[in-house]
Amino acid sequence: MTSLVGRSVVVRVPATSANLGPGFDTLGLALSHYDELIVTAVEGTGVTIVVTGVGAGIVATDESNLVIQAIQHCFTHFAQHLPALHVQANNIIPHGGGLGSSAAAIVSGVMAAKGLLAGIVEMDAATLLILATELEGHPDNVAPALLGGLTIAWSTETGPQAKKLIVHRGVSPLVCVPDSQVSTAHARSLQPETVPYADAVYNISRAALLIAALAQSPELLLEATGDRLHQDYRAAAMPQTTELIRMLRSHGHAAVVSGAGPSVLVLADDPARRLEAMALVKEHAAASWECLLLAVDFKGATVNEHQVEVTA
Ligand SMILES: Nc1ncnc2c1ncn2[C@@H]1O[C@H](COP(=O)(O)OP(=O)(O)OP(=O)(O)O)[C@@H](O)[C@H]1O
Ligand SMILES: N[C@@H](CCO)C(=O)O
Repeated sequence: MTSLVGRSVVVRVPATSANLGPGFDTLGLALSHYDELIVTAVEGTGVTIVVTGVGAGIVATDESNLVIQAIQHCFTHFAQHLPALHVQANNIIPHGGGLGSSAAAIVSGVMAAKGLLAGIVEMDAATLLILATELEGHPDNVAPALLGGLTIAWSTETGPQAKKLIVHRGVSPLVCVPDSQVSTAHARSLQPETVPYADAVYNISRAALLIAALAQSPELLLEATGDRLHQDYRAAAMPQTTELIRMLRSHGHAAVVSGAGPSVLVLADDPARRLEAMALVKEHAAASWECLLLAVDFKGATVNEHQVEVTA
């Protein structure tokens, strides 16, 4: 068996915003805001994890860490022995904020496994999506985190699939992050078992229109981001988010809950309109919001060999 000791990889994974209004559990967008991870196979046993930035002192630093679980999941899938690991995680994606932090952690682990096992096991794009979705539960964040751009994800009997699309260059995302969290598990518990037929039809029409708006007609974004399948059911868990979206939409801005919230995503149709939206947030919103002017990430997650520094 090939020893992995000494192999070291650096992984970069974008934040993602899922749902985009009508595309519940289906649409996702990769954003230029990245967690970075260095994973090194070392002598000995177990894992050591150093976290800086978001989650430092909070997330687990043993085998129960989500990144480690994802690496272990891949090694188990390919019947490979997991070596002792040293992990350095530098995080900026907020946790429980609706920007795909759990998907980023899982994709970080899956990409690290791909890099560590290079030349031993080849992990293609379809396999990466399957392994990551098995841990995340739904593919709408892991697909754009892996592929970049705008993704349409769907599930089949053989597993998740995704189609990547290029976004019109006028589309200018603004993300407003509050100083609060909503766990995805809690948000999902607020969803009803069934929805009215008319609401399903409403979302189908808006989701279809949203693909056209994001790819070629950004002027349709306000109309195309309407939703009746999830945001209202979850509103009580994030009243400030609901209020900010109502205010921005009343001024003509395509604002939606980012993922399971509580962050707000504004899909402006050009950079000037995005600044108008940010000014409204600063001037009128009751709560304090961190405003992130982001680009669409077109590359998705990357993994590269990490050159370990040798000291004399
Ligand atoms: N980099 C990380 N390292 C370890 N654990 C993480 C990391 N990022 C997220 N997590 C775990 O995932 C949890 C957040 O996941 P959750 O699905 O609730 O929200 P989210 O992914 O930030 O938002 P959304 O799914 O709505 O986009 C954190 O509380 C933490 O337990
Ligand atoms: N589609 C998911 C995204 C958050 O993980 C949800 O809204 O629950």
